[in-house]
Amino acid sequence: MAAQQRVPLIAGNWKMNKDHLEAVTLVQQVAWQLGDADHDPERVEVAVFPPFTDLRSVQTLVSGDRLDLAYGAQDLSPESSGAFTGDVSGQFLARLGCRYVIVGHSERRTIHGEDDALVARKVAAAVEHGVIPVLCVGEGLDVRQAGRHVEHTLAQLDAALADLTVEHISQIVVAYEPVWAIGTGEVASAADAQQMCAALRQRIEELTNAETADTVRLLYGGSVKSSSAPELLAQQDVDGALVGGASLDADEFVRIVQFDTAV
Ligand SMILES: O=C(CO)COP(=O)(O)O
Repeated sequence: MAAQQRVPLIAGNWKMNKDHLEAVTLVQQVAWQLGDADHDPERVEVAVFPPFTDLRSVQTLVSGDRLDLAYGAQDLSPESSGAFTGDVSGQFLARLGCRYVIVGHSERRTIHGEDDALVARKVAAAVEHGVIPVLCVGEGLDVRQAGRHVEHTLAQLDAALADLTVEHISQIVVAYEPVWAIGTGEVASAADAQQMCAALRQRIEELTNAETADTVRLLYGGSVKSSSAPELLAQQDVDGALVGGASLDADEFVRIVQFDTAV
């Protein structure tokens, strides 16, 4: 299957920004802009990842106004329910209509000490509850400078997918987010993004089969802007973007969604 047959996914990770009132405004602005741009959801899928406290408001808007907008959470518990103060179950996310959940973002790995084993349990929990994990992998600057970025990123992938069946792997999304490019304004080159996404797809093929590897969407994340999106997304193995800062501005986010119409 050629890359064009994988519907690209443009995903906005709001991180810890926008309270539930601000979320309503931003979702409406994104929806209006998509409408003005004659957005075709079969051409590009759009998803937003607000903080947990916004999800109910976003669900109400999306379902009430039948918006062509998917949404998801930024994290989940590896457990389904019980005495886990402060955690949020994938079951609850599924009930709120979350299609996706981000797992293993570098900010979780670094700030909250999440290791590969915990990330693997979270990926499995998401799949179990029918929420698609957007698994984040990627190297830090030291690893890239040492030339071990591919090896490092593939090891993160291996660990996260270790306990999944082929059928489960076929349902996930993987985001390559080099840590040195996140929030720094320093975007990876299109060639770097393509090299890593091709390596990730190759490894997924080794873990599953060619058909599954052709189906899985691979995103790039790290300082994506409307100016860099067209070239990044033109790469054969880059099937979308996980956008941080630029997703907080509806105009800029929708310009990224229109990456293939840019002149
Ligand atoms: O971490 C990111 C998305 O998950 C990328 O963030 P920025 O786009 O702000 O660099």
